[in-house]
Amino acid sequence: QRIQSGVSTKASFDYVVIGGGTAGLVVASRLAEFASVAVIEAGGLYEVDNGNASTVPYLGITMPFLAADENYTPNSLMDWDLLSTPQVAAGNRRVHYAQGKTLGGSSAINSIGYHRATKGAYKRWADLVNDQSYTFDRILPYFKRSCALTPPDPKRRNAPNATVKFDPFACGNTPDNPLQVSWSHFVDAARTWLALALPAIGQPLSSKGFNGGELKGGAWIPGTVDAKDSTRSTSKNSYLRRILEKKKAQITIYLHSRATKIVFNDSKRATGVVVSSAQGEHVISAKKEVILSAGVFLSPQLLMLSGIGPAKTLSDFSINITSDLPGVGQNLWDQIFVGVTHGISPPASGAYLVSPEQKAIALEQYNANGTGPYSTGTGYMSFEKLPAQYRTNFSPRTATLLSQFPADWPEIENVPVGFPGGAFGVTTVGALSAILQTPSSRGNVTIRSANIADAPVINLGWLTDEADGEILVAALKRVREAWASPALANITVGPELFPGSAVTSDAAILNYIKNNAASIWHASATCKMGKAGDRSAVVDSKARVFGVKGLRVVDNSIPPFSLPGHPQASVYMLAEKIADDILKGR
Ligand SMILES: Cc1cc2nc3c(=O)[nH]c(=O)nc-3n(C[C@H](O)[C@H](O)[C@H](O)COP(=O)(O)OP(=O)(O)OC[C@H]3O[C@@H](n4cnc5c(N)ncnc54)[C@H](O)[C@@H]3O)c2cc1C
Repeated sequence: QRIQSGVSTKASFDYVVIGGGTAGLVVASRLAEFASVAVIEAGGLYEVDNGNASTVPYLGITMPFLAADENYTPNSLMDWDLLSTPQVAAGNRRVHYAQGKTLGGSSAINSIGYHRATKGAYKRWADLVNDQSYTFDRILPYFKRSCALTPPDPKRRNAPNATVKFDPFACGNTPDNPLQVSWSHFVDAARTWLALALPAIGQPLSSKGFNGGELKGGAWIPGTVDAKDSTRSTSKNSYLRRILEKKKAQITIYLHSRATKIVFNDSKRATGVVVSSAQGEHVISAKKEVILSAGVFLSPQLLMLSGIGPAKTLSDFSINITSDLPGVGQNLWDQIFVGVTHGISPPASGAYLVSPEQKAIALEQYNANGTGPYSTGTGYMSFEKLPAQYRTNFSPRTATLLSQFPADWPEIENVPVGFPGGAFGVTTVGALSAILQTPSSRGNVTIRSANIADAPVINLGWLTDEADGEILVAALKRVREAWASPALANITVGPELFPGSAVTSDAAILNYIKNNAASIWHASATCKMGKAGDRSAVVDSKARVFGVKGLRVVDNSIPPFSLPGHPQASVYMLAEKIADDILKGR
C-alpha cells in the first residue's frame, strides 16, 4: 500500500517530492531512510504502460514516440507530448521533445548512456555558483555513491572489435549503490566498423573511458543496465526498489497524481502541494520541505503557476507573486546534432530482428543469459575540439565564444550508429553524427495560461546564435572526412545518402542543418543555480529557491548550463548531493 493510484484525502509528510523521475526518486529514497516522504508522480508504472520497451535495451532505443517530428506517433501514457514553438532559425519546425511521464521519469525512456562531464566543466559550475563543493574531486563521492559498476563480461559481450577500456573504481560497488552500470552484451558489426573511422581521423581511443572527468577521444561507454539479465536500470527499479525493501522506510508514492500548485504560508514557506487526480483535488502537506523534481520544462512551469517567476509573466496571467525571479524558464541550453549517412555492408542489430524466426532466436538468447541483439544498448562515442583546418571560417565572435569554454570542454561529440537500410536499397544505413557541445543559442520556457493542463510554451532557440551554425557546418565537414577515411573504404556502398553529394557549399550545408538538426534530449538549465544576488539565477548552490523558504528544485533544470556529453550520471550525482545537504541540515 506504499504505492497508490491517486490521492483520496489530505495527508501530511516531512517531505513532499513533486515528480518521481530520475532525480526525484533519488532524493525521496535517501530522505525516506530518516523521515516520512510522499512522491507525487503524474504517470504510472512503465511495466504496465510501456510493455517491455522500458526494460529491454534494444526496444528502448526504437520506441516510435521518441521521434522529434511534429507528426510523431504518440504514447501519452509514457510521454508528456511536448511540442516546441516553430523554430525560426531551424526551418520553422515544431519539435516533439520526449520527456518521461512515468515512475522513473526520463530514466525509463532514455538511451541509457552513462558517463560524466569534464573536470573543467564542473570547476566552471563551482565558480559560477560560488561553491567549490561542485569541483570534480568533491562530487566524485556522490557519483560513486549512486552507482554499482559491473565490468564487461567478454564471454557474454562477444564483441572483440568493441574492446572496452574503463576505470573499475568509477562506482562505489557496495550494496548501498543502487544504479546498475555496465556494458551491452551485443554490439552490431555496423557500429564496430563505423567506430574505426574516428581514430582514423585523429580521435584515439581513451585509455580509461569517460567517468574520470575527461572527455577526449573515443570509448565504448557503459549504460544504465543490469549486467545480470541485461535489463534497464532506472531510478525506479534501483533506488525506489531498494528503499521499498526496507520495511521501516516511510515512503508513499502517489501515481497518476499531478501537482498543480505549491502552497506557501504568510512567511513564504512552502507548506504543501495541491494535487489533482481521479479522486479530486487534495493538499499534501510538507512539515519540512517541498522538493520540485518535475524536469527541465515542467519544473519552471509549476514554479510560475505557484507564483515564482518573472513578475510580468505572472501578472499577465493574474497569478499572485510569491517571488519575482526573472530567471525562471530562461537560459535553456540544448545540444543539437546532425548526421552524414551512407549505405554500408555490415549489418545493424535490427537486421537480426526482421523475421519471426530471427526474433525467436534472439528472444531465446536474451531470456537465457541477457545476450543477443535485444541486449543492444550503448555504443561508441568520441569527443574532440575541431582541428585547426576546420576553424579557418569561424568569425572572430565565434572564436571568442569558443575560447570562453574551459580548455577540456569538447566542441563536438561524434556517434556512429547503423539502421537496417531496406528503404534505401542498402543492407544498412550507417550514420556518423556530430553533436554540438558548445551551444550559444538559448531558449526559454514560459506559461500559456494559469492552468496546468495547458502545456508550457517551449522555445528551444535552436540555431538562433549564428555561432552554432558555423560550428556545425565545420563539424559536418569533419564527419565527411571520417567517411572518406580508408577505415570505411571497404564497407561503404554507393554515394552519400544525406545530406548528399550536391550539398557542398557552406550555405547549402547550413541550410541542411537548419532543416534537419535534431535534439539528443539534453535540454538543461531552465531554473539555473547561481550566486545570491544573481537575478538570473533561480536556486542557490543547495538548490534552495530564492525568495521563499522550504522549497528546492532538484532535477536537470538546475545545472547552470548543459554539461558536455550526456547528463544522466550528473543528474543522479546532483540528487545525491542535495539529498545529503538536506539530511545534514544544510
Ligand atoms: C529520449 C531520451 C534519451 C536520453 N538519453 C540519454 C542518455 O543516453 N544518457 C544520458 O545521460 N542522458 C540521456 N537523456 C537525458 C536524461 O535522461 C535526463 O536528463 C534525465 O533523466 C532528467 O532527469 P530529471 O529528474 O530532470 O527529469 P525526469 O526524469 O524527466 O523526471 C521528471 C518527473 O516529473 C514528473 N512530473 C512532471 N510534472 C509533474 C507534476 N506536475 N506532478 C507530478 N509529476 C510530474 C514526470 O512525469 C517525471 O516522472 C535522455 C533523455 C531522453 C528524454
